[in-house]
Amino acid sequence: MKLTRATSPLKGTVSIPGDKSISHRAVMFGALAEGTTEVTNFLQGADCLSTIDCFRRMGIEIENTPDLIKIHGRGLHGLSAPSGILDTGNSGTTTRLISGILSGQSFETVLTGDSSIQSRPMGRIIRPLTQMGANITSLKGNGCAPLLIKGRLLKGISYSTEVASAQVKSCILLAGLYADGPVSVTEPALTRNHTEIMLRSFGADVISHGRTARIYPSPKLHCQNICVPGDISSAAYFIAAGLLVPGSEILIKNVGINPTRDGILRVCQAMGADITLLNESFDAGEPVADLLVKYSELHGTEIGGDIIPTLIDELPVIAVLACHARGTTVIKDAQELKVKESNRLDVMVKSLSAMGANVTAMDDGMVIEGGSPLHGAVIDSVADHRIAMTFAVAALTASGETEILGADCVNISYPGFYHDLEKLVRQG
Ligand SMILES: O=C(O)C1=C[C@@H](OP(=O)(O)O)[C@@H](O)[C@H](O)C1
Ligand SMILES: C=C(OP(=O)(O)O)C(=O)O
Repeated sequence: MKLTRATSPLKGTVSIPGDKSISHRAVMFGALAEGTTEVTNFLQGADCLSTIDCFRRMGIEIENTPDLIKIHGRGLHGLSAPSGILDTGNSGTTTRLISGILSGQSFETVLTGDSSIQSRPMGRIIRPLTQMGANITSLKGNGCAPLLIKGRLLKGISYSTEVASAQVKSCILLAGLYADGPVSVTEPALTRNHTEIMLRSFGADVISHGRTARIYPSPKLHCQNICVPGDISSAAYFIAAGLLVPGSEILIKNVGINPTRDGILRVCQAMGADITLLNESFDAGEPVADLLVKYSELHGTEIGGDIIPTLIDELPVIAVLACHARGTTVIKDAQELKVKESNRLDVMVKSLSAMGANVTAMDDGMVIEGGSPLHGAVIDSVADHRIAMTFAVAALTASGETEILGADCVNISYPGFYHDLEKLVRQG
């Protein structure tokens, strides 16, 4: 994919596809509920399709049409043993959340994914699940997938997670559906709470108190109708493009603004961005709004601490904002970026530097001196969707031509991304 600098302002309206985290959970909880769960604005990205595929292979009938997904749930004990290995593709969320569910089944499963998944840390779920009495092993002994999970009745625990990870929290809470007593998870910083919100709407007994979530054993979950809010992590690319391309004004419709996900809005505001929230409402128990984004002159900021989990997937594109901001931006406490689809810290420092940015790597983040003009370069996406979309935005702000290698990986979370971006560029 080759892109060049935007020569006119970005204008128009874009509707954001469904939230990836919420789409995964809708399929999983729908499969474990009694009755048929109907989902609209489901994200048809490859990661969520991996989740559908895994549950189909465990006997769940799922009708997938462009406008509506119907999940014919079979109850908490209705899954059947898959005939072969479950393939979670490129999806960390599928791998970690499903492991919690599989730990409580009456059958055994082998679970694996692509080469990126096979190098992502699973010790963080193996440890708490083992404490709950689960039998879960990394087949290569390296703490990564493939995982062998022999399901059984689990024990209630109170667990403090080492890393702030919604995937770890959700894995433990889902295993809690199959435990003989309450299960509590306390995190070092509050992470996205979609599992808690949605499980409650399905009838589970889940309470949240600060950084602790607790689930009590539930006899059953009840089917729901879910309208998935747009994904703020996908909206992030248009927020950045609108703020950076001079004269731009874009309306981003239907964006989930759950406070455990809206860190990018808070950081943009701290950088001097002109973003207005319109039409605030609720979908699936989650706050949503339209975002009116206008070109703004930004200044640097410091990003670290409790805000990090609320913008973890947006940090690559926030780094591009920082390149164009006046002054210094410091990103710290972001070591989790090293264990995503790629080592996003390394890749960002290397690729932004290749475009002329003034970036210094730190162990847990980076320091960016804004104001060095960006120029086009050949950027390897390293098959990481967030990297490909981040550099598509950077390309709009750089002189010359930028070529993104492996650009198709955007299909993981946003299949229509280039089309939607081009529409805004053309309307300018
Ligand atoms: O729970 C989820 O849906 C997710 C949690 C985050 O991962 P971690 O929990 O590993 O931080 C995030 O990066 C991922 O895109 C989706
Ligand atoms: C990290 C991500 O997803 P996952 O962990 O589900 O692969 C992401 O979408 O940026």
